[in-house]
Amino acid sequence: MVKTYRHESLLGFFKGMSFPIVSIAVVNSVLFGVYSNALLALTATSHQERRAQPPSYTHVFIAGCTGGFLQAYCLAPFDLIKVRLQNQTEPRAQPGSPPPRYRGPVHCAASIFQAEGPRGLFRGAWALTLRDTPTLGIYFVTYEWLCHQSTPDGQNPSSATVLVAGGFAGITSWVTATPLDVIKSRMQMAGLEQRAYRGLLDCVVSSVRQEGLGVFFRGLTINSARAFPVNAVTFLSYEYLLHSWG
Ligand SMILES: C[N+](C)(C)CCCC[C@H](N)C(=O)O
Repeated sequence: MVKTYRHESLLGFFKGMSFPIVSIAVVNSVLFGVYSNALLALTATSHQERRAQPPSYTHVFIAGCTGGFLQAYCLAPFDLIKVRLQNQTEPRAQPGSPPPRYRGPVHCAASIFQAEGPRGLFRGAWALTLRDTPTLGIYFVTYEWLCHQSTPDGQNPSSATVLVAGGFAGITSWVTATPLDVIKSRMQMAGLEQRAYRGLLDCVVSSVRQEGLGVFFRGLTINSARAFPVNAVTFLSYEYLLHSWG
């Protein structure tokens, strides 16, 4: 944090922020929409009936994985641009200095498109899908399990329960997702940096060779600290919207 602040000022902390803000609504609707509908198809119970007849954790897991798989494709290009902009660490351009490689999210998307075609925008998408499919299954199972543990049978979980269960679901999911998150980000940066990977496995092997197994836990603490409030609020909004519109 200190280094980022010294080098790039407060603005450095907001790099790559505009695209995630635009895309989070789309990505979360796909995730939660596919999850709810998959659960509906698997259990044939609506959200309201589900408190009396809770779905099995296997069904919750499958529905979560399905949602995770499909949202990964919507997320991939936005995530790529976020990672590219966040890794552009030079301070804001001074008048007269050469412009940065990417002047902003739209310029970044256009440059990748021009240089590599539409497929370029999906660089690292495989690693992202592998990261998100099982870990979003874990995400919903953790949430449902924690709600079930602290709510009397047949009742709706309280807002406090939803917040805590959502927060821990986010942390569990990020803890399990971090190894592939590291690999995904490296593959998204390849093509820009000099190192080229022959594929996902090559990226895993060369990262471990150079930096040891610890490489899989890069950013774990900051990811978890961020995950608690973000996912507490996500689940509270989800439950609230389902009750008021459902
Ligand atoms: C699966 N993975 C851990 C990557 C994400 C799970 C939580 C998703 C949430 N939008 C967030 O940004 O925290």
